[in-house]
Amino acid sequence: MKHTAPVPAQNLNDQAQTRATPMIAQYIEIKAANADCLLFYRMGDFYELFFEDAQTASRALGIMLTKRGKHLGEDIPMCGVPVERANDYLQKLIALGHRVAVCEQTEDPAEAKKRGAKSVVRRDVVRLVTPGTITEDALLDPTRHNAFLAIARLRGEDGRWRYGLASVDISTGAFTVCEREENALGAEIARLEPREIIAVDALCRDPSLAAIFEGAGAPIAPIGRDIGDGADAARRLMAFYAVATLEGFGAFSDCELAAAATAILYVERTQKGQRPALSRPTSLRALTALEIDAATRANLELTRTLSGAREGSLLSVVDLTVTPGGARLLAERIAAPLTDARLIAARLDAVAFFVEKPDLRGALRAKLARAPDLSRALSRLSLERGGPRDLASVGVALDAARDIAGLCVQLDPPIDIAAEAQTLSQADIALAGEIAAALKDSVPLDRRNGDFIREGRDSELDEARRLRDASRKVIAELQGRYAELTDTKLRIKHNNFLGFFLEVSLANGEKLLRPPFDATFTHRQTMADAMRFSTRELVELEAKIASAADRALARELAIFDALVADVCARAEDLRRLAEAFARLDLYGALAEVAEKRSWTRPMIDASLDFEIVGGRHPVVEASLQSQGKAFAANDCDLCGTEGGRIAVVTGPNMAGKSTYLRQNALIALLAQTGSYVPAQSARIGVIDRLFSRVGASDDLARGRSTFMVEMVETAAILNGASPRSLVILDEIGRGTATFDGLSIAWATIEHLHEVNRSRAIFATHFHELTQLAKRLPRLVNLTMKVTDHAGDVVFLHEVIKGAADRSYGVHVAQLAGLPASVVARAHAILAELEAADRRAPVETLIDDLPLFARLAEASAPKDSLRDALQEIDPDQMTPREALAALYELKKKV
Ligand SMILES: Nc1ncnc2c1ncn2[C@@H]1O[C@H](COP(=O)(O)OP(=O)(O)OP(=O)(O)O)[C@@H](O)[C@H]1O
Repeated sequence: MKHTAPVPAQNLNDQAQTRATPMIAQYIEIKAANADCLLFYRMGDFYELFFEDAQTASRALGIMLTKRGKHLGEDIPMCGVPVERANDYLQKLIALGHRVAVCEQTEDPAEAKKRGAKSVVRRDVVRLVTPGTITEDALLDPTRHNAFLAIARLRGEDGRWRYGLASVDISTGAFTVCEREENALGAEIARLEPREIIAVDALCRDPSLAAIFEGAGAPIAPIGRDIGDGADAARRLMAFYAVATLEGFGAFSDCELAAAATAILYVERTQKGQRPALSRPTSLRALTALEIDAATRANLELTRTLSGAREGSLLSVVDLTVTPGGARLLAERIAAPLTDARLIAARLDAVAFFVEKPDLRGALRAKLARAPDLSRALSRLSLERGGPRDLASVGVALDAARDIAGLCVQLDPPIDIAAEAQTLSQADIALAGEIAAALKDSVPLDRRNGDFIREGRDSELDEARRLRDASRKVIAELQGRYAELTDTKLRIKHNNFLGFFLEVSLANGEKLLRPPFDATFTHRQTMADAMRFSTRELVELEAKIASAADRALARELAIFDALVADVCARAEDLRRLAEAFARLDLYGALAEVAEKRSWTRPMIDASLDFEIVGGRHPVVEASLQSQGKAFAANDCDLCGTEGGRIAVVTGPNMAGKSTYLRQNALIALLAQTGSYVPAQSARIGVIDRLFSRVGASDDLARGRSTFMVEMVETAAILNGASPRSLVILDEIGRGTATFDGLSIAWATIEHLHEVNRSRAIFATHFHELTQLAKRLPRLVNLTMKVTDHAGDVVFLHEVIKGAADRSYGVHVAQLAGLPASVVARAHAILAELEAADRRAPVETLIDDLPLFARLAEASAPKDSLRDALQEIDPDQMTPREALAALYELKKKV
């Protein structure tokens, strides 16, 4: 959790008015109101930071710390960043988890002067820049959503806490809400990957949630007060959307409403009166997603590898999208695969359409690749942060929409694609025309300096520009005239301080100071090697140019604002276009992957089957392919009656067990995302939860050892998996003593088989576990094929039925370069241990141990006290006997 250290503002505040300079007093007051942010205080062309903020920022940004004046007898530390480059610095600070309050001058310094020589220019915070609320392209990753998450908590009727989660991406306008119980909170936060979490103080500080918040890896921003009751929350939403009722928004639970209102509060607080074009909140209840807990999500490296990189994740292999919106949608869908077979089939139909029509797909992708990031441009425009390029983007997108709609309807598309085409065909071409007629072909990013409106669009603008340019020409002519007149070398230059001026050498300057030239030329400045003069003509021209330029800029901005208002009035329609682009891009990209990597369409049904033929690991295969190596495809059949099968995979180290486990989980996940899968064929009964326990890593930050992490994750699986779940377990129990580990692994398999009945794959080095197949009917033993030719071991990566006879661990150790003496010694010890094992094999255990079910009954706690009480018949006892019985009972306790 990162909080910006506050300036000692509170204690300074009282004395501020009397002792501080007026400017520092103003600073302290504004800082006190934004204590949890670094304050960027605008002074001319710089944002300055003072006191502790200056120290923090100079360290974080590597910029020089200086000082400015004194406060209470101490130097005031200061550092500054130029306004022009503020975005670069903001990016760094945001990435470090800081929040920044941007404080601008809200009046002209000349106005302030009118109030008195010592009065300070009015300033106000116009925006809080925080990790979860940024909108600038320079600060954003185009392929990732950038959402903040507001969490609210209410007690349900059953007395249990319910959590409302509202995820808002201001940069695209996406707004979703959902409700979860505490045990699903971590998984949901992991799915949403927020850049910032917002909640009331009490929730942020709740120790029972500390681990969840820490696991989220996003800074937490506490908001001081509660959002109020349901009516308050509803009122806040209605006010934001300017509606009189929420009826049209769909049904929300109280929790969802509270979370949504908290999110709106945060938007208002950070955007300071600017209203982003947020879509209406949608509840995710209707769309049930495959549950994947945070550990599984991380272990399977869905959107990021365990080390945090995108490269090497499932997403990096699947993502062939050509638009940022498509890339964001793909990441979102991979993070939340569906559980409704019909919806999955509809998505697959759309992908199939583009698989079957490669020409259309190519044409579509070429057009999409040129379409701009409409949602982000739109959001900046709605926040008055947009520039001419954002406006141009809207025009280009509108044109592209019609084109793409035309492409799609040609060839009898499936329902989903037809719907997208219908949306796109309604693009407002008139608006596109207006934008194209107004903007130059090439426009600047920023509107500040003008020069983006086409000539001929506005006569007043053209006139002002003509005047400005004509005066500039006159100045160029003046230079020649003055040079001739004085017979000296001179140049006309411009700066903000003097405006236009003449510059001559010192010697020539002396000449101009004397008659007759001093009547025309007024001395302004003497430099080390030059003198500067102005003339009446220059001053007049300066004023003319400035006023013409001002007028031109004002006209340009007025035209821009009018167009932006038109765009914002159509924000809803434009957002729908952006979403249609993203979905079409997604389907096209998934079709591209399917063809490029020879993936097939999976069959998803309501059964509890799981049958993969020729499955491959998408990421390992891609990496082997790039090295010119082939991936060995493998089948996986977990279909069973009265529960799923458990495949126990044994085999040497490095033979491909982990790869096999993960590939089957990833195939299931891709299938339910609505993607083709890396297999010859795949038939999967919809999976409701995906559990995994793969790869062990310490979680020292949370005070858990490797083994503890492993056990916590295993406990979650055994307590939560159902026959609809898919469970992937890799080497349970390896982090402890052999017998403890074996016993835990053994009991875990029995529990999965008897109680959870899930489809499961279990990789292990405990070969003893293969004996369980004798007793558990739905357990199959699989092993990795190895050829051992004259001591030369070759891993074929092929999964076959059966059990491995040995681990080849010592062999792998040798490959890894352990000293020969250690390898030889290990061989000798291994031979001894194997001989001992043959004398007392674990197989005998299988016959001696009672069955799991009977064991469960037998292990119910005995209650001798209850038995003794049962035997007592008070009606038949004398008082003395009763007293004796009481003593007896007490003794038993
Ligand atoms: N089906 C396959 N086809 C080709 N190469 C494979 C295949 N499966 C795995 N490999 C290669 O073998 C390497 C080791 O695989 P993996 O990590 O799955 O082995 P493992 O049996 O789990 O090993 P350990 O028991 O040591 O954890 C992989 O990095 C990959 O390069």
